[in-house]
Amino acid sequence: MSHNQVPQHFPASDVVFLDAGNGTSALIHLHGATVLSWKVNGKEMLFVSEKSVFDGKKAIRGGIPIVFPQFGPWASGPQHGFCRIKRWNSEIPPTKDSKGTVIAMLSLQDDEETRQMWNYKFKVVYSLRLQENAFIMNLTIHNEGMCISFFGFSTLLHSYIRTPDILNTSVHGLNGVKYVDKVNNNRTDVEKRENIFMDENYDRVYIACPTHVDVSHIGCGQHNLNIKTFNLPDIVLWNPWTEKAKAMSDFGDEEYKNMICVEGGKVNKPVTLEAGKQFECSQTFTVSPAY
Ligand SMILES: O=P(O)(O)OC[C@H]1O[C@H](O)[C@H](O)[C@@H](O)[C@@H]1O
Repeated sequence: MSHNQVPQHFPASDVVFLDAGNGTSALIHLHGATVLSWKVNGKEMLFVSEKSVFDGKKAIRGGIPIVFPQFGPWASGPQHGFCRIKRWNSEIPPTKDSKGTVIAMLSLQDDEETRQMWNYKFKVVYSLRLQENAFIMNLTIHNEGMCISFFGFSTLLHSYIRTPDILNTSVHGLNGVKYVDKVNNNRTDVEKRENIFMDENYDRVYIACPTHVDVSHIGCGQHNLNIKTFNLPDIVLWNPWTEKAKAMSDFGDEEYKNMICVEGGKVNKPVTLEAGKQFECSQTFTVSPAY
């Protein structure tokens, strides 16, 4: 497999493939409902590590894993919750509507294993819509409990964006936003840059962000990405850089140069959801030519 290419050789029963024609497609693995690939006119926009493990147990290293019901470490279960390591159901197979949008729906419900960690009845519905130059990911979390009146959770779409050169890719739209710097003792500060370039280990949670941010020179470097969020007010920027890359068994030592995580989430203030209610959030990716 050549560098940074998404492995395509999965059993058909393990993946959902959305094909909008003209080389525009999305590939989702049922393990974690992890989006593995989003191509626009044949150009890959997402990063998946060459060392990612596809054993149906470990979270996939790259693409767009779903974080739920916990962002970060957790006493009750694995880091970032269990959604990214459970097998999801394909609820509605990919279908093209009259406008050419390809739609698919996946879902995950509580089972004995999830209730051992987190004793609640829930259903998460993930609906995906693929268009010519846009990809819409919509998550709806249902509290299906009867007796216990509410549960609390955090959630996030842990998007690994592909870049040919991290030093030439920047995030725009977070100037003036407060952030927590996780690699500096959770120090808080306010972003003062129009364009955020990464040149070291980054792990920052930006709080209460604008609903649009842009990421420059993604894919092969010829596209910019606009991320529009709904009910995902926080954005995590992450790149492990050299030392942390070396410490991860499922990530190549040099791969930090080819990815940037821009993760829309609801993590700073967890959601409290009453029985019978639902919480909806989404992110929309749109690409345009880089200039
Ligand atoms: O290694 P993982 O569990 O997939 O987590 C990868 C990263 O996810 C987020 O970006 C967190 O903010 C980081 O602290 C974490 O290192």
